[in-house]
Amino acid sequence: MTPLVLASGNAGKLREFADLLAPMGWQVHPQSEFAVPEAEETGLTFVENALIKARNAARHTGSPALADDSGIEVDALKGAPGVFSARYAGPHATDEENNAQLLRALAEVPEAQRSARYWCVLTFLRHADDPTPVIVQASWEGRVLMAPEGEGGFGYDPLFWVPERQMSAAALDKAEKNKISHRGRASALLLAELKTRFS
Ligand SMILES: O=P(O)(O)OP(=O)(O)OP(=O)(O)OC[C@H]1O[C@@H](n2cnc3c(O)ncnc32)[C@H](O)[C@@H]1O
Ligand SMILES: [Mg+2]
Repeated sequence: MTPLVLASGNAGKLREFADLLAPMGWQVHPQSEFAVPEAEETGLTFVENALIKARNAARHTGSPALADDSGIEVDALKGAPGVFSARYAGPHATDEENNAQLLRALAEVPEAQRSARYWCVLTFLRHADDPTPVIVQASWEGRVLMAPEGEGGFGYDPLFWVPERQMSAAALDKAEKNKISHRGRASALLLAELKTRFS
């Protein structure tokens, strides 16, 4: 069976994909197993960065690759941090530092104006020079909390209020998050598209 390389170094994403991609029936391997060097995310859009990451992994392994570029878009910050979500507090920022930075940026913003959404773009390349990649995207609406809540998830989840469940994304159990999240919905679109195109 051809292995599929998952072009991500984010442990939280990799945990979620282990469940989300199970129905695909492929052997999925994180790029760390092949010592793929990290790609420089120079794009100004999630789509560009996801393509850069998938292409980099496919090039280094000779296998099909899947990448996820994602982030949080906050209306009161004119869409920031957006594609810079992982680097909001600096080039090697931790989740905690990024969360603290987001709370500082929104310090004067009242609850009603803290609307935000996660975005997830997934790109699948059969090989590094694939001219027709599969590209899907999905979002997840919510609001930025005033303080962190919940122990699960990763990244901005402790600050992301999920109105449809009345709790933070970090308080959701992982199956529930995968059902309704940006990554969960993008993965469902990806699986459907892969089925249409390649089976
Ligand atoms: O590029 P890779 O290696 O996949 O790992 P990364 O962490 O750098 O990933 P991105 O460049 O796509 O940046 C995504 C940012 O958005 C955050 N993010 C994305 N999806 C999230 C989710 O489901 N929950 C919480 N934060 C999320 C995440 O913590 C990062 O700060
Ligand atoms: Mg990244």
